[in-house]
Amino acid sequence: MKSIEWLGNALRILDQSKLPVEILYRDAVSYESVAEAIENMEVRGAPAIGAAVAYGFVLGALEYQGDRDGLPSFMEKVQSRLAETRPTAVNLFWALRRMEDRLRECWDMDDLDDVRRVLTEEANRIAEDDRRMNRLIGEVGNEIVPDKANILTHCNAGALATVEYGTALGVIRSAHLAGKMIHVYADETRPLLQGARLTALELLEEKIPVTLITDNMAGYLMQQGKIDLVIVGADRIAANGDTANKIGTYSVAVLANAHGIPFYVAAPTSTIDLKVANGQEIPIEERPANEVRECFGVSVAPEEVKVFNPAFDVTPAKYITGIITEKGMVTAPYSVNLLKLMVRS
Ligand SMILES: CSC[C@H]1O[C@H](OP(=O)(O)O)[C@H](O)[C@@H]1O
Repeated sequence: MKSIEWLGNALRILDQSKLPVEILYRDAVSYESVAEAIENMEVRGAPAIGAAVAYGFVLGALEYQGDRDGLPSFMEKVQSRLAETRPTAVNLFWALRRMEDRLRECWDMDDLDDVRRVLTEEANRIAEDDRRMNRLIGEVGNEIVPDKANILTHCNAGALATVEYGTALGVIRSAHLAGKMIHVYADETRPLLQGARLTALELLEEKIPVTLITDNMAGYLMQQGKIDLVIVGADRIAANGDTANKIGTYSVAVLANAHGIPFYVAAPTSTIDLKVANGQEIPIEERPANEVRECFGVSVAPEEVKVFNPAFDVTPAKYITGIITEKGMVTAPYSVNLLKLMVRS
């Protein structure tokens, strides 16, 4: 299953908010439609969001009907709309910056179609870079996965969260393909159940042994000695290694640390944000209350109850054993080693 697919003049989106009950694709032909798909989490996952906004930017340029001089101000409107969709995943802003840089380099191009071609090529490169990075993350991460390992993962950092293959699930795929007899415990990941709905689906589809658990079972499994390592994805990694990821990741990290279990983050370098010194500076998205009060439209709480619904939390670097990237694995001291990694070609 692909999260998104570029059709040349539209972005085909697999509506993940309907999975696994319904496999529903829709073809977005406007930047507004892509923006809404991100806000509604039809497309979600940091790298997938990055690629989606890149193609949303291209759709904006395709929609533009004015003369060449008016394009820059129109594209500023497109950029602002896409940038306001979700605040935490840095890949969104990393991709937008690449598209804006490309647009600026087209300043001397008179033909709008030439500009559109250049922007499309850049969006395709962003998507291809993600495919390449995820495979490399899988290779690097496979080195730390023992044969017969029981791996806990949280949320969905799989093919559905990226353009292809996944990050945390990319490591799991690579270990499985290397013939290791691994087994995965997938946290269901309340409130939107990305683990139950998406991770379980991906792993079952590839016959990777998986057991679904509720989030509050992770500690018990660790206490019973059933977890050998934890691998999760990331939405933004600060310069000191503090990592924002799906809500509940911090709790898993603290529990893993308490039980002496290695805790790994798998992410492309497009998720590392050296401009953010530490986790306190990472914006945490708060989402609608009904995502907690309801489950697939069924009320699970009184409609008048007050709700707090942060979509992410931050795991301090001290709980992270290693950060697995396409350029290699980074360990503490992260402030030094992340900087070295980012300047490495
Ligand atoms: C490979 S990054 C996946 C990352 O994104 C998820 O968040 P969301 O489903 O809200 O987009 C979650 O934090 C995953 O770890």
